[in-house]
Amino acid sequence: MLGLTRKLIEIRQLLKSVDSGPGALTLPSIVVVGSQSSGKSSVLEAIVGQEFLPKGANMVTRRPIELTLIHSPEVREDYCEFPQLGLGKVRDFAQVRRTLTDLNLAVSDAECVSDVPIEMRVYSPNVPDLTLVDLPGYIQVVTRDQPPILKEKIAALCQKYIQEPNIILAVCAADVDLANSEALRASRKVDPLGLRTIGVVTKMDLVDADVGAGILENKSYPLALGYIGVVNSAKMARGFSQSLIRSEDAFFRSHPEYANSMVGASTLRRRLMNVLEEHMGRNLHAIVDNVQSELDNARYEFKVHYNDRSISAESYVAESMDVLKQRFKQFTQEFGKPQVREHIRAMLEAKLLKVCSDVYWRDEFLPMLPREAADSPYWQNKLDVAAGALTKSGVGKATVQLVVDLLTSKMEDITTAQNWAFHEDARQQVLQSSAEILRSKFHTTVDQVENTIKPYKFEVDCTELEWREGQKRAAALLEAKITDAQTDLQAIKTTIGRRRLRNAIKHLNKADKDAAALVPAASPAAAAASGTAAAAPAAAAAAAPAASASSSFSLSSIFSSASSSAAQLDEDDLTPSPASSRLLERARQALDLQSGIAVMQQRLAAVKSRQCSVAENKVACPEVYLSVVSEKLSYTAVMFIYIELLNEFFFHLPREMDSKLYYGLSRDQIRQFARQNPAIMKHLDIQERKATLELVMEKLKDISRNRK
Ligand SMILES: Nc1nc2c(ncn2[C@@H]2O[C@H](COP(=O)(O)OP(=O)(O)OP(=O)(O)O)[C@@H](O)[C@H]2O)c(=O)[nH]1
Repeated sequence: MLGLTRKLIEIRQLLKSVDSGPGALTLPSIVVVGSQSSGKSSVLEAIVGQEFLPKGANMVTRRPIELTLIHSPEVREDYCEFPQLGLGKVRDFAQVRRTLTDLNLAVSDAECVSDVPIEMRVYSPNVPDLTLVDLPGYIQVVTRDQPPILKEKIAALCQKYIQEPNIILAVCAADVDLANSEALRASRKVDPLGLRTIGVVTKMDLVDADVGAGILENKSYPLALGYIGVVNSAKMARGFSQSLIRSEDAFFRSHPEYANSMVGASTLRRRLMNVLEEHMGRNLHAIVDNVQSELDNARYEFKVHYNDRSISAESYVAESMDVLKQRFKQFTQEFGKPQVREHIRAMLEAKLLKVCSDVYWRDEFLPMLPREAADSPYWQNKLDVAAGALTKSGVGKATVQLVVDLLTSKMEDITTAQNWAFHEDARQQVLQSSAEILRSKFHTTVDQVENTIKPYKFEVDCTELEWREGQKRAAALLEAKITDAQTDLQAIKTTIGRRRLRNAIKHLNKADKDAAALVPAASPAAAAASGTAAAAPAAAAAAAPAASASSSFSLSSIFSSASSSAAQLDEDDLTPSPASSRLLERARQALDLQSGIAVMQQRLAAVKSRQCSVAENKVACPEVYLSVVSEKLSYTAVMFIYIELLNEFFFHLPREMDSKLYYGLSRDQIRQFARQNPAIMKHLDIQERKATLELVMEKLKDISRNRK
């Protein structure tokens, strides 16, 4: 039979990893119960042969300590492990005591005790194979600084542990009447005959030998497994283990009254081993039955839910990486030069429209442009200003930033694919790698783009074909912008109502006129003084009245969305109020849009005219010229962004992902990764549970075979 405990300890460790709930797969342990200061810790330490249990006045045992002793003849120096903490082998038992103290004191004074056990294993050539549970001591009398509930909580915790199939080690002090022993009282309720209760009487040195021998006779409170007397006084032995045993032996030898009693720590150890072994042997059938039924359940679940399909954490990680890489690859194929150019062109065209609006469309002399452009330094200068605004506006930085932003947001998108939402850490790692690559390439790419577009800052030549393409694009751009403005205008009309809008516009026009009457009209001389008229065309003064319609509008509405027009206006009148000021604001936007549309239609006609079909007339056709410039800029920018940034990014990122997230993960990390996905965790759990139970069953069958 010897060795059964050892084998069952192995099985216990296996079962711990699949435990399905309280008591379902419990193997017998020895639970140590006793009143406070009865000497529980001293008994346990005598069994282990090491001082390691927390001691102190402040009720230091607040959680059960599940102590597994593993007889290890090959071990030179005793050591301890805390499987829940992953501290590795702890050889310093003072450190073990500190760890246990910390773990116990982590339970707050308010909570008093916790039933979450501390797991601990001791490996030593001097320990027997045993599994013991140390519990907080029963409280006889609650002191003033202890909450009243504490007594019941401890009793309830002990009650849970003294149930079948555990063996109860009831520790009583020899100098306290057994009739007052809480431990015996509690154990008697669950084990009236004492078939699984061993009495341990401590402090035998504190009573006369005949009294002590009387207690051990097992008469007053008979237990089938009997009583064992021990002496664990620190006063008797300073050192531990052998010296303690020697002094304890000497004590009992010096009192012939104990000749026929079970006494001493060595006897206790042997007794515990035998009792546990026998008890486990008797319980083997029940254990086998329990494991078999759990195994049947696990097999059934595995069949029903997963059709017996096995998975592994490794394959899950590999699949997840493949999904990511696949999506990334698809993105690289879809994000070619034409697509990048589309984005950059859109950005530059938005800029182009803004430049046109700022430089040309607000100009009161704009209607003169087609006629006067040919030999006017004024319009020539404007074209240079407009082209410069486009080419000298940090195109390098803006375009590279645009592509970086696009890539960043695409990576956000890619990394939320399928199961990746479960793997936030890994996702962040991918995003970080991607950001790092982009950051490392950013400045060189910006410099490259800026360098290559430098010539365009001074001169842009174009072929006939390029001009005609520019003309088409400029017309399309204006048409789209006009449509947008018309949609916005329509939205305002719908929100406010045509009649109210008309009234409000009338009101505005009148207010404008009144305001104009108050301000003395700007004389051509004043305009000349301001410098603008210096280069203005000669016909400007004559054209002024005709141009005034367009000069008064602001194009801000065209470059801001009119979506806010959804704001409902509920006031009909125009007396000052927040509602009326909103109404006037919308009316002003409508006016601006109307004027803007008129100007853009005028320009659209010009762009489409015969005059604008040839590059020589570029001064008269700034929209076309700027479109040609912006196309050249975008073409050049894309070429270098592709070479310097995108190619590098597309090449390096998958490799980074592989090295960090695939080859770089330890077994534990792979397991952790897989278990972040609840569905996979469930699948793995049930699969592992089944495999472990099968292994346990094999081991149990082995034990049964050997016992026959
Ligand atoms: N004289 C004598 N003192 C003992 C003996 N065993 C324990 N003691 C002393 O009794 C006191 C309590 O012993 P512990 O082992 O801490 O008792 P405990 O039951 O673990 O106490 P709590 O953890 O407070 O519940 C300590 O001062 C020990 O030195 C013994 O056999 N003889």
